[in-house]
Amino acid sequence: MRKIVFVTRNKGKLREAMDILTSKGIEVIQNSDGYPELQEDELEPIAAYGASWAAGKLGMPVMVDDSGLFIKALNGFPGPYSAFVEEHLGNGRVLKLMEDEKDRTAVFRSVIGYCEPGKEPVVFTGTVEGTIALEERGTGGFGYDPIFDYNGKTFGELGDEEKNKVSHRRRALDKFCEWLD
Ligand SMILES: O=P(O)(O)OP(=O)(O)OP(=O)(O)OC[C@H]1O[C@@H](n2cnc3c(O)ncnc32)[C@H](O)[C@@H]1O
Ligand SMILES: [Mg+2]
Repeated sequence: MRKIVFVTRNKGKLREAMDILTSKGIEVIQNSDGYPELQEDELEPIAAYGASWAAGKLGMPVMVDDSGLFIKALNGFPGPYSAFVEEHLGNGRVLKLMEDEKDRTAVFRSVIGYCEPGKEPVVFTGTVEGTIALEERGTGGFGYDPIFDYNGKTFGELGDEEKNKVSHRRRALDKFCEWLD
């Protein structure tokens, strides 16, 4: 069985990546040392730099997942600042910002960065489009899941199995696995 070290401190991401990759015959091993996250408008360079840095530091092939929620009416906010906003403001404050907005379109993006020591990093992007719910719904998932509505249900209401069929992370990991083969 192929093994991949996933550098993340996010238990939700880890659980989803494990479910998805195990079903493809890949064992996921967590490393929670972290990596420097560049301040960039796009997730791709953040994931590429993180994977490259961690591969050099650990001396083995590694994967990272830099992700975020991009809300159209807020010009893509919180986007690359998603972790900061989730931690310091939370879903309630995001809903407050969206209070008077008619256009509730939002995109979840996941960028998987992969790097082998001494090589260039590669990145794979997955996106899923939805809308920002009017209130938090559901207790499943993590982070922004209770406010991200996908076809009438929030990711918080879907449960891991259903979310993993359609999520941004799923789509990015599918591309990554195709590349690995
Ligand atoms: O250790 P790392 O992997 O960096 O974990 P993190 O939580 O800091 O993750 P990011 O830097 O990629 O920031 C992404 C933010 O978006 C949230 N997020 C990412 N994917 C999500 C998903 O599938 N559902 C809900 N929230 C998500 C996540 O909880 C973070 O607050
Ligand atoms: Mg982070």
